[in-house]
Amino acid sequence: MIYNGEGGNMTIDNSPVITLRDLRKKFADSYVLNGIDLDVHPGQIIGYIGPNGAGKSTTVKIMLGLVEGYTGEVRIFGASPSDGGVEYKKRIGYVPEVAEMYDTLTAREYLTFIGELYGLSFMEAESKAKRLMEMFGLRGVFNVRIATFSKGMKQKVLIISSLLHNPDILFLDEPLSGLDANSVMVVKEILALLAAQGKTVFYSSHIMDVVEKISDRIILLDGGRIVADGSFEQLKGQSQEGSLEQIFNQLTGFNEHREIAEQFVAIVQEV
Ligand SMILES: Nc1ncnc2c1ncn2[C@@H]1O[C@H](COP(=O)(O)OP(=O)(O)OP(=O)(O)O)[C@@H](O)[C@H]1O
Repeated sequence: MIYNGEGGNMTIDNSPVITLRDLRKKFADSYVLNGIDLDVHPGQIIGYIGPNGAGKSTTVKIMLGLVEGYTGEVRIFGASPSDGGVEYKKRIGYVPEVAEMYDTLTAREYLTFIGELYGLSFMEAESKAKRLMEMFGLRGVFNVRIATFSKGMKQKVLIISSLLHNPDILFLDEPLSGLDANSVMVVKEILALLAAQGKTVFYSSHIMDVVEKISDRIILLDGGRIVADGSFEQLKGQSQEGSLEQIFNQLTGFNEHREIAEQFVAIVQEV
């Protein structure tokens, strides 16, 4: 957001918050990312999808500075992860697919620890964490050890931890994993509200009907390349398929689900 001095109006600065140019990354001898070009603007909810092993997590981890040794250009708020600076990371929130949570801590201890890492004072982090836990129906377990939490409760703590510092970009990897239907509705609304305020959401998931509904831009990665990029309506227009699941099948050249299932079950029955 920038201040327009003369008129006194707030306007959204629409320059890209994420820029990738010819991004390539190889593990051992094979390229996992084969030249990714991308501009992401404030306020977009990007559905980042692709088959298992397509390179989605690798892209996100490069942007977070967690994976090095890539070629090409990566700019997050104009900064490059390879420069080693951490300032840009304060403006990022991340919900990983598999989280290393400190199970021995209580939710209160964990969230105040994460909040302080992001530069909040203990009091700010504690007050905010407590109220956000209440919003998710977790008031009674604020002082309980995370090790005793159900999968969905842990996921809610992770979502809160990614948002405590009010980030401008949110990277989410299967964020709804384990959440009940009511909580899913709440989180979908939260994402829409954040995007409406100019926050950018980079949403990676295999749940196609959710991606279809919440994303205003869908990026399909296959074999380390972007094979589709547009709104759901645009993708539908290009592929003449109905649902995002069908578009996904078509664009990744997959139509063997029945045969694979039959062969799988035949092997299971070999006794
Ligand atoms: N640290 C690593 N060392 C070696 N290979 C890796 C490493 N990390 C990822 N890979 C490989 O890179 C490829 C892409 O992995 P990545 O996790 O980015 O895929 P993904 O699209 O997120 O998949 P999924 O949908 O299954 O989560 C895979 O073949 C994986 O084995």
